[in-house]
Amino acid sequence: MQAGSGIQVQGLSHDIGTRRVLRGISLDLVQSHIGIIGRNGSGKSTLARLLAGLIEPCEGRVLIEGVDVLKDRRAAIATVGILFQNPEHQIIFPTVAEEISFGLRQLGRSKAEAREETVRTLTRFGKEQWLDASTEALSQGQKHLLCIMAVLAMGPRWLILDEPFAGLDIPTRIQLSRHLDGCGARLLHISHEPRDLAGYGRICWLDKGSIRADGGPALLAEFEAEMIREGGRDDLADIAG
Ligand SMILES: Nc1ncnc2c1ncn2[C@@H]1O[C@H](COP(=O)(O)OP(=O)(O)OP(=O)(O)O)[C@@H](O)[C@H]1O
Repeated sequence: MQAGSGIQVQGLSHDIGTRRVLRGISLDLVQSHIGIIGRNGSGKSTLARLLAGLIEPCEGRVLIEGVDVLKDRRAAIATVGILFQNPEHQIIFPTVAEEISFGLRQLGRSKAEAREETVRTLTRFGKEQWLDASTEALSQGQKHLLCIMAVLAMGPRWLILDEPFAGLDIPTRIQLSRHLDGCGARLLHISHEPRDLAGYGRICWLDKGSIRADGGPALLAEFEAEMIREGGRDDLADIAG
């Protein structure tokens, strides 16, 4: 692994209002499939946004392939893509072509180049008939696929996945996983669901804003056992933090 490759998280802390939601996170991530697991409210989505450079941390920084994701936005959008849990939060344009072209234009492609790359991307996924389709008319699973295509069209080396399969049925989940596994980007997948991270080589367990454990796939069973123990209690205080 060459210097400056992978994801370096250096002393990351973040407050929302007066509350510290992430504290002192440092990670050196170089595997091709990295899972961040944690229960509701542990800070996963906040971490995903910080990793993608969408919000500024109160302390620390994130480097991806040597790019400071906050300071060098142009390089960051060429290096890392993010997929959110809810495609409605990602899709902003009325047609599929506009949605996919937008990111390419942000990378500096001309209108014609962006259109060509959009067609190429749709063809790669067997969806060339979607070019001028209305984004509103797509089903939930189709909207997820559109978000995946829009992000992958930009050729990122890393993809950050913030629970992208929540609420999807099993066939859709399997189909989308296949697209992601074969996309060529390294995956950092954030989830509360151990089965989403099956086969991932590195697992980091986020608990109340800190890394509680960091290791291999065996951590998933440990996490699940702990979640079942916590579910056996009647106290829901942890849900609200
Ligand atoms: N806009 C906000 N205002 C106030 N508190 C917030 C806000 N966004 C997040 N929080 C709090 O920050 C903490 C971390 O939230 P975050 O969404 O990052 O957790 P999460 O692990 O992704 O949760 P979930 O699995 O439920 O989506 C939670 O306690 C949450 O209540």
